[in-house]
Amino acid sequence: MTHDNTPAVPHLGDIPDEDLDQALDLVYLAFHLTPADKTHAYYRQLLRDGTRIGARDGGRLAGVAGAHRLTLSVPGGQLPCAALDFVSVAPTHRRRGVLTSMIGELWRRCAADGQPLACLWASESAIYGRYGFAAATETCRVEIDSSRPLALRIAPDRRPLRLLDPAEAPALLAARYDASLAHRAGRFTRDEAWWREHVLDLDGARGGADRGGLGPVRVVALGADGETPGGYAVYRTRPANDGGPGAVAVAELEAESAPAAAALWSYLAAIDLTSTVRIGARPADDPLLYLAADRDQVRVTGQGPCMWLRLVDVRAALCARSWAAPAALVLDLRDGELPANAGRFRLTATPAGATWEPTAEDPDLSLDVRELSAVYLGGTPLRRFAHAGLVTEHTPGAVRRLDAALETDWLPFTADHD
Ligand SMILES: CC(=O)SCCNC(=O)CCNC(=O)[C@H](O)C(C)(C)COP(=O)(O)OP(=O)(O)OC[C@H]1O[C@@H](n2cnc3c(N)ncnc32)[C@H](O)[C@@H]1OP(=O)(O)O
Repeated sequence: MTHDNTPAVPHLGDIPDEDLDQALDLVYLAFHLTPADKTHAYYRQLLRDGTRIGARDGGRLAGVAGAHRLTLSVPGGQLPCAALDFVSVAPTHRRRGVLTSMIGELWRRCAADGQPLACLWASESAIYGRYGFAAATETCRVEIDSSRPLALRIAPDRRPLRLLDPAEAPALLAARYDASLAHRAGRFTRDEAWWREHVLDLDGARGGADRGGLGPVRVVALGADGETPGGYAVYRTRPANDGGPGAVAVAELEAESAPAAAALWSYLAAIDLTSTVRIGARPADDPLLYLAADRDQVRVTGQGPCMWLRLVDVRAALCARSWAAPAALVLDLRDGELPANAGRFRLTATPAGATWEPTAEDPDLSLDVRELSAVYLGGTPLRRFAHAGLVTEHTPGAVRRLDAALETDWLPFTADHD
């Protein structure tokens, strides 16, 4: 440990309403932010509505952590999840264990609130692994060269496309988004406020219209008025200027089928006076990448970790997900943070469900909760960690059997990040 001689700040507690502005001042200090009034109001509401943890030194806040109370799709179901956010420690108090003590408090709150999972988006990848978090979903940045017609290998859905009033979009799009939760793990359920503020940024509190010279949010849906859209896209456009060509920036696209997706991508790539379509976050198995007749026209311009996940209550998490194949294995699990998770357990998984019981039997596999968190949603297979020397296979074939049980048809993915 490289902490100062000064003792750690031990006074952990709630952040009452009257200290929300002080807490956010600390967040702005730590993140070097100067938000507009409406953005401050948006953050204030987000912090107020979730779990709020403060670390005090002599009455003043020296550390802040918030956690949104969300519901995350997992393979075959949904689970409550604490989405950690606003994590900030005063520059005068850094590296004294303030974050570590706030994370300890988060585990207590998760247990009290019945949240078997915690997740976050990491500002720096080096921070959260020590607490058992691991990157559980990957995201790709994709760019379509739309200076020429988008060439696709399948025929698009021929139903009509219509532009929606963004204010009415949440009610019309929710059913299509909700349907995606059943096959894509790693997605959050959304209420009306989340749609309005977080996805559509209707009040501009997240800086939507001002970001990179982009115009107002647009929503296009596939299918006739009165029917659940076969798909939709949320996007903004930017006119050509000295800085570059006209562009379409896609925030989200959901489709019920490959032809529905093809219709929406073709629409976005054909918007006049633009010659590029940029998509900030797509899953690595996005059908678009396979639909393109010319992969030079649809390029992955970046790829990296997206959501970090932590199994807080391993038993509850494992027993809530579905399993693609039967597996009966003894796992020796390390968890330096949450001892209730640690030890030898027999995992008995079948497509009908799973049990996780303590055992004295010899283990088939030894691993850390960090690796179990990484593979839980069906993203990275466990064998990658075994190849890296992070999982020990005592029984030949045990990694392959667990991978077969964890597998999902679709990679986990979420676009709900800042
Ligand atoms: C989900 C989110 O909100 S992500 C946002 C995280 N916040 C930020 O990036 C804002 C700016 N940074 C900060 O506020 C602080 O530096 C924090 C929150 C990252 C760390 O808070 P601290 O109280 O200094 O962390 P703490 O002292 O508990 O450190 C615990 C361990 O993490 C390590 N650590 C902390 N920050 C970092 C970092 N940025 N990179 C690498 N290691 C780090 C420490 O060295 C320490 O390791 P050790 O136990 O082996 O000595």
